Amino acid sequence: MDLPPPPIPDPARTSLFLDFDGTLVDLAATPDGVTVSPELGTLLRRLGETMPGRVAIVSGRSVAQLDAMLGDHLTGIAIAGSHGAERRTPDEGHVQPDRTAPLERAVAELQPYADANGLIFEAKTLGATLHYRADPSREEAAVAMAEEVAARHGLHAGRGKMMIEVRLPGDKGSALRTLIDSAAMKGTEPWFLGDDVTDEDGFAAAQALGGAGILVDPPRTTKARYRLDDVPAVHDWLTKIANRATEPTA
Ligand SMILES: O=P(O)(O)OC[C@H]1O[C@H](O[C@H]2O[C@H](CO)[C@@H](O)[C@H](O)[C@H]2O)[C@H](O)[C@@H](O)[C@@H]1O
Repeated sequence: MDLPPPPIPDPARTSLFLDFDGTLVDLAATPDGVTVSPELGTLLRRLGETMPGRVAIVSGRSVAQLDAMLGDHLTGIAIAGSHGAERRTPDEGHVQPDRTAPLERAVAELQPYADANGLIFEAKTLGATLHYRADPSREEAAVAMAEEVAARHGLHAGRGKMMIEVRLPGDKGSALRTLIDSAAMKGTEPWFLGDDVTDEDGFAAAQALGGAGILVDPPRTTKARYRLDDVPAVHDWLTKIANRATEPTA
């Protein structure tokens, strides 16, 4: 059964948790291939201004990657990067664990494997990703390799769309539960938007705290309560929230 589209929540009582790839920007063939349109930049700046401290990007990307792609558009917006293993908030600044020796050893094994097997290797602050979007027949072997390396080095292996990552632990539900305690978000309803399996923890956490999860994908089994078709539908919904936030009160 399909899920209904989400209503427009009251921006004064809501915090927004936004996945990046597949939710704010369309998926691309390569990690570096995504496009941040000027319209998305303007929308994020409006949300940061009208809901100060109550908008967060919660992504598998690192904070450094999001900074490189979004730059000044992130003013007033909190970030949970690396699937929640690092965060940057107005309250705390940038909280980030150190890279560990096991992580360095795992990365040193994964990069040559990717190069030798036609995979895109993505180096990240707190992990590394093997991408098989260009050749999905590589999936089974890449997943087996990454899971074995992660287990041997005591790291986390996590799957996403056409990729597997080896990284320090973190999940988007824990990230939401930490961010919602910030001064600006405390007492608000968390709404979490995402397209991938890693977003399911965010949907569950949002709903357990009285908010909602919104799947951005075709209908599938999900913990989310609402669904939007695609990235343009997300931009449209967020624009309506920003408009509501600037409506004169009666
Ligand atoms: O949590 P997210 O913000 O959705 O980040 C999850 C991963 O997104 C990126 O990979 C995905 O997008 C790529 C570009 O569109 C695409 O080529 C790939 O197939 C997708 O899995 C990113 O590269 C990863 O580091 C993120 O963990």
